[in-house]
Amino acid sequence: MATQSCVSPFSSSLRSLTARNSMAVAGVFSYAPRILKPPALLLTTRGLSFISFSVPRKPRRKSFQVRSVASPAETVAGFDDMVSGTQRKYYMLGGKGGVGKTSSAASLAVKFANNGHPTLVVSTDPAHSLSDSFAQDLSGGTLVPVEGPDHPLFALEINPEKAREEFRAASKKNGVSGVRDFMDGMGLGMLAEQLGELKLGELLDTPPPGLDEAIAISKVIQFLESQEYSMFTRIVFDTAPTGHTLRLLSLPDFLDASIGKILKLRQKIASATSAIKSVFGQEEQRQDAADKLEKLRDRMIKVRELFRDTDSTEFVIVTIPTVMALSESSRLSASLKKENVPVKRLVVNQILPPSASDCKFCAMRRKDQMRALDMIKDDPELSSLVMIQAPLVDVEIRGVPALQYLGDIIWK
Ligand SMILES: Nc1ncnc2c1ncn2[C@@H]1O[C@H](COP(=O)(O)OP(=O)(O)OP(=O)(O)O)[C@@H](O)[C@H]1O
Repeated sequence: MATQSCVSPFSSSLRSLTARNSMAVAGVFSYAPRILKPPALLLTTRGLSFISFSVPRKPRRKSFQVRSVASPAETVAGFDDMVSGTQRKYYMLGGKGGVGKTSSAASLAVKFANNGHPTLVVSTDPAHSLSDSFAQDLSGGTLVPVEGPDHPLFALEINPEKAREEFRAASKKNGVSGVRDFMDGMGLGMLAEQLGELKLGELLDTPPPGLDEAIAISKVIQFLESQEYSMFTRIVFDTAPTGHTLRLLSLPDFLDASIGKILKLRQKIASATSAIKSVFGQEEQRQDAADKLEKLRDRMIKVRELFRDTDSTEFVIVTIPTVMALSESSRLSASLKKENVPVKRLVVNQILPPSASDCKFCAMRRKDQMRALDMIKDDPELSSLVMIQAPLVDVEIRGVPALQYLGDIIWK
């Protein structure tokens, strides 16, 4: 029967892996309890499996020290290159909707944590799926510890909708001072101080375009400065589908330009009215505000540089082997290069493994996929990237052990 002949090798290898490690199965089937007692009965996509479990849960380590991180001398082009060094590195995973960005980002974050890096995985996609992917509730817009990896792994789902609501509520309740409080919390307080005078309150009913990204970027600013985030040596971003990501990346430039304009405007006003202002003793205050604004601009420049810093940042494009997805990936790669964002790797996810059976559907799909994969070597954008091929596995990727399994396939 066709349904039986479509079985790929992955479920059996995942199951043999899980038979060796009970925790793996507990995560794949997210409704299973965290610690399964042997024997357990599991409902799989192809019926019931009877698996006995023997490996107890590993005790959680208390130390946050980076353990098995490769030294820079061992640097090579694969995962060793990504994991080496204890200086902070940022990985941004992006691509078309549904290709496996979240699964790839989450699996990379788990692998970093299991290799000794205190890791943070951040979702800037308004439609978060980190919680679904980890099978844990990670919502709330704050750092949430992820249960399972050997070393600390935290998740942060930035919720732009909620933040925008808070933004509106704050403005209605408290006017400009409320907005200032809100923006202070977002690390944008200095900007609010300046914009407050420009009647920002009136703009709040129609939030300015790019506010989502402003919120996401302000979190990045916090990463750079706040003590709370200083422990993380790897930060993985699960970004929103392509368009959003590009806006996010160009936002620091946009803000830099806007702040530059405000500063110039203020300077003009200040010089024209300095005589009057000095009479009222406000000149010093004004200068102080201008200094603060300069500082904010410097921060934005820092963020912009960070996104373009080949030593600390890499954008990984995730795609699937279809003509449509690869065409979009090619455009994304071109835009990123134009923005001078470092791109090295292309993950081609969900590749059908060769079918050992006579499943015609599988054979046709795979032939199509191979044709699409062939496009890559002739594509002026994609051909220069290191291609990582990841198979379509026949179980749903949910929970830390499943992500660990996927991570070991993708990130080698
Ligand atoms: N290699 C794979 N094998 C099997 N299933 C996969 C694989 N990669 C991803 N999936 C599944 O595909 C679905 C979509 O994956 P994921 O949520 O990671 O994509 P996404 O690009 O982040 O989607 P979105 O743009 O909607 O956020 C999920 O159900 C995930 O478990």
